[in-house]
Amino acid sequence: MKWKVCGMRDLNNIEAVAAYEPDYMGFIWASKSPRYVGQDFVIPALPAKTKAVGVFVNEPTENIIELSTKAGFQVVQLHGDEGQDEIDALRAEDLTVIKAVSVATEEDVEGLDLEPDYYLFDTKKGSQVGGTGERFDWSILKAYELDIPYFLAGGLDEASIEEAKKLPGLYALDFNSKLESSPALKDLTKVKLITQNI
Ligand SMILES: O=C(O)c1ccccc1N[C@@H]1O[C@H](COP(=O)(O)O)[C@@H](O)[C@H]1O
Repeated sequence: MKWKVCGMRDLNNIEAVAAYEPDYMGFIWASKSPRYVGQDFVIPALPAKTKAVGVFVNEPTENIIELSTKAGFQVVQLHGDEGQDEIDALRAEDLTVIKAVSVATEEDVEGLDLEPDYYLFDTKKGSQVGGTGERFDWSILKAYELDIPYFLAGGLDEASIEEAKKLPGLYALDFNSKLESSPALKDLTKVKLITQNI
């Protein structure tokens, strides 16, 4: 099972988490997030196995493309109202695209017709986008039939792994706020527990 740690910022914490070699590490460029890295952030060297992910909410595509070179990420996670045109433009630049979908009911997953590289299913909570720290009803995904693999997100921690692994179509687990001692700082004891259970 692939796994991702998201919402990183502190350089010492990045280095310490990177030592566990997650498959993906996420950095948030959404100014309203408590995990926002800031416009000038440059991602430090990561293990060869770990892909850097830039996380955005309705950011203009040209800004994402420019940042991908300046900050150093190859994967983009889109949490806003982005559509197929944005996805195609990013993929044309050799970026891998993860499209987040906020989920509360079966209707949120039925009839998905975008073609990103991956979906990411996250918890729908009012107007909040990402980082809710809350699980949604995973039984909604038991009928998932699309060929597009997905990341599961929303309040995941080490205790979520066993149950999540049973879901069809699951590609990766995405850990964020439930690992934190404060915004953007991940607790290494929890990270280690993930590596032992993933
Ligand atoms: O974490 C944030 O602050 C955030 C802000 C804007 C977009 C995405 C964000 N985080 C992503 O949200 C999911 C779920 O996080 P959580 O486990 O519920 O805290 C995850 O994919 C993060 O990458």
